[in-house]
Order: sequence, then structure tokens, then C-alpha cells
Amino acid sequence: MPHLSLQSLAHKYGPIIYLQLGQIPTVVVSSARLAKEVLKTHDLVLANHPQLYVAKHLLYNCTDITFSPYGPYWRHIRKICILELLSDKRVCSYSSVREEEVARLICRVAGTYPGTINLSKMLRLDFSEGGDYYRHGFREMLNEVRELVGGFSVGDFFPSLEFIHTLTGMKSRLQDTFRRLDQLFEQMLNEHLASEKVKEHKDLVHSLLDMQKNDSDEQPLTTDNIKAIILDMFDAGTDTNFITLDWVMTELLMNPEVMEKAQREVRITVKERRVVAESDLHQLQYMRAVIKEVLRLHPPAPIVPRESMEDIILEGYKIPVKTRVLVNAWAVGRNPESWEDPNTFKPERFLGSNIDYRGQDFKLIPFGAGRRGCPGIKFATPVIELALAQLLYSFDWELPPGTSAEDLDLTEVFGISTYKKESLCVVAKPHFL
Ligand code: HEM
Repeated sequence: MPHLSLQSLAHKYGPIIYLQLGQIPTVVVSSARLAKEVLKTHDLVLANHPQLYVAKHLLYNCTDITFSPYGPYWRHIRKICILELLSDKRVCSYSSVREEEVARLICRVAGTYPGTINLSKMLRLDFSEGGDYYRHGFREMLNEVRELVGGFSVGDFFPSLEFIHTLTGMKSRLQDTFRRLDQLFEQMLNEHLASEKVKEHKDLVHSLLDMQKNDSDEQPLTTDNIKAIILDMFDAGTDTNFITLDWVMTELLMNPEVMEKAQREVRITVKERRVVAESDLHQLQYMRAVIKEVLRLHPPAPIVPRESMEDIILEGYKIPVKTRVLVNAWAVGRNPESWEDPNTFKPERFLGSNIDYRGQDFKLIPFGAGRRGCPGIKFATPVIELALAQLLYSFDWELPPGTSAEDLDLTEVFGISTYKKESLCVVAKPHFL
């Protein structure tokens, strides 16, 4: 795992290291102080995400939010994202969708008792694949895109050898995937344009099409721009929720006293109502501390990558233009300079503390920070909190007979986001039988 190897190098050589990765000069930082330098002090000069070879082919030449270069176009679509697609009002308006999805999940889990369920698989299906879009074959496409974007590509480290991708067949594979993806988007956009539901319940695609129609801006959105943004939002915004919930449940099963405390809190708050309401969530301070602790120890995107647009001085070193600067958020979250007993799962450390993951506290940066910090925090938080609260309220959780916490395999698989290799299998006993 790159974040683990880079942490080992940091232990040996310090919190800032230089690596020549192929033809790419790379600097890695692993402390809160240097993360602040990168994501705050030099945020503007480091406001590019590296453009990956695969992203150029699949994300409409990097015209999505994540990969588009810093500049007027990125500012335009980021503004749309923050003010229109992920605004407080919009996130609020999705609350009934969240409640329905969580209710469906609870029903499915309840139906498995007294058997063992693969909870990871169930969470992934519910939270990472895009609901209504299933019928378009979107789930399979998204998986394919993730596999390709998260994979290793020679061109990302040896740009002068990009032609190798033609010889290895990678380029034609990308072209084929892109053609199928584009066809799928065409179908999706046409269906939305024809849909009469637009006024009643706008989804992401309707909103973008509306914006295109009414855009009086100098920079109107093209249809390809819309496709790139849709793909980006699903790619960046779905897997991460599932990964977080999967880790939360794993940590809770390994720490039964924490599980019990979190369950007690949610059951006392919700009482006999049986259904957790979003208005209950602010009372669940301990559960929120559990989520913070999980994001500290297991950030779904363990490395936050940036690229310099000009020469800068970092910690006295000259960092030339076009250097890749990686913030090892995983190592920062486990750095003993910032955290006491850093490898222990201890949600209590967040009780009575103001430390948050919204990009102000550089020792906790699962969502990155600064100009390119994740715009989806407000969207992700209620999904994760509501699902977790309801899971804790509705079931008593146990590992399958004959297994114990020591048997859980915590090995990770690296990709655009990092997830657990082995699924979490559990028995979920309905609490109110
Ligand atoms: C637990 C959930 C999530 C985590 C841990 C997460 C993490 C991250 C991280 C680390 C970045 C890079 C930040 C940087 O460079 O400073 C990022 C960027 C991004 N995220 Fe998230 N994210 C999550 C959920 C979401 C959701 C729900 C959405 C949208 C619905 C989303 C959309 C994006 C987009 C569009 C970017 C690119 C921003 C830009 O380049 O300007 N994310 N996310």
C-alpha cells in the first residue's frame, strides 16, 4: 500500500521527502504542520490535481471537477457544484431519498436473520452505485471506470512513454470503455430531457440540464461537460460513503465496548420511535466521535495529490513547477506528534474537542482542505450518520459463530479510493423482535 510505504519512509527520513517516481518529481508530506503548508499556505500554487492518463481518456479530457486544471473553467463548475448540486438546500431536499434508502437497507438486513450476511456487499450495493441509474448499466460502468482510474498507468510516471499504451492495448481498451460510457450517458440525458418529472423531483442530471438551458454565462456547459461532471460526482461521491461505513462497522465489531456505548446513545435518543430522524443526529455526539475516529484511522482517500503550478519553497526546499506533492492523510492521522496513542481506536479523544474534518484542523484531513478540498462533505455526512444510527438502533451485531475479532482481515486494496479486501460478514439480530 503506497500510504503505508510512504509512512515508513517518513519514519526513516522525516515528514517531508523527495522521490523521483519515473520521470515525475514527487514530494510527500506526512505531518499536520506540513499538510497545512501545502493545503493552506501554498494552496493556490498547489491547486492542481495531477491529470492522470486514464482520466484524460475517460473523463472527457479532464473536464470534470476533480481532474480539471485550476482556472476559470474549474472555478465555474466548482461553483455550480457548491451552489447548486451540493448546496445546503439541495442536500436537505434529498432527506426523503436518504430515509428511503436507509429503510430499504434495514429491511434487507433484517431479512437475513438468523443467517450470516456479507455486510460489506450490502452496503456497497446500497450506498455506492447510484440508485435509479442501475437500469442504465451504470453500476458496471462505474466499477470499470474505478478500476481503470485506480490502476497503475505507465504514462502517469513516464509521460514520454505514453505510446506504450497503444502497444499494450490499454489505449484501445480506454477508447472502448469511453465509447460505451458515452452511449450510456446519451441515453441517460435523453431520458431525462424527455422526463416529465423535472419540476416535481429534480435529480443531479435534471439540474445540470436545466443549468445548460438557462445558462447566460460566458462559459455555457457543453453536453460533454455535463457528462464529465455526472461521472465525477458518482465516482467521487459514492464509494467513499460505503468505505467509511464498512470501516465503522468493522471497528465497532472489534471494539464491543464502543459499539455498546454508541448503541446506548442512539437508543436513548430515538426511544420507541424505531426510525431515526435526521433531526436526531446532532444529539449523537458519541456516534459522531466514532465516525471521526474512523476517518482519522482509515481515510478512504489516504493520499491527497496536488501538483505545483509555479516554483515554491516548502520547509526551506525549492519545489519546482510541475512537482507532484502528495499529502499522506493516512500518516498525518496517525502521526504521534499530533495524536496521543495514534494507532488505538479511541473515539473518546474527540469528545469535548472542537477538532473536525472540515479542513480547518490539519491533523484530520480525510476530505483534504483548501480550494480543492472535497465539496461533498455536507452530502456525505448525513448519509453516513443516518445509515449508521439506524443500523446501530435496529440490530445487535455479532461476528458469525466460530469467529472472533482477531480473525478479521484488515488488508486494504489500493485504488482511487482504498477499501478493505475482505468483506465484513456478520450476524444482525433485530433489536426489537
Ligand atoms: C466519506 C466521504 C468522502 C471522502 C472521504 C472524500 C474525500 C475527498 C478528498 C480527499 C478529495 C481531494 C481533496 C483535496 O485535494 O484537497 C475529494 C475531492 C472531491 N470530492 Fe470527495 N470525499 C467524500 C465524499 C464526496 C461526495 C459525497 C461527493 C459528491 C457527491 C464528493 C465529490 C468530490 C469532488 C467533486 C472532488 C474534487 C474537488 C475538486 O477537485 O475541486 N466527495 N474528496
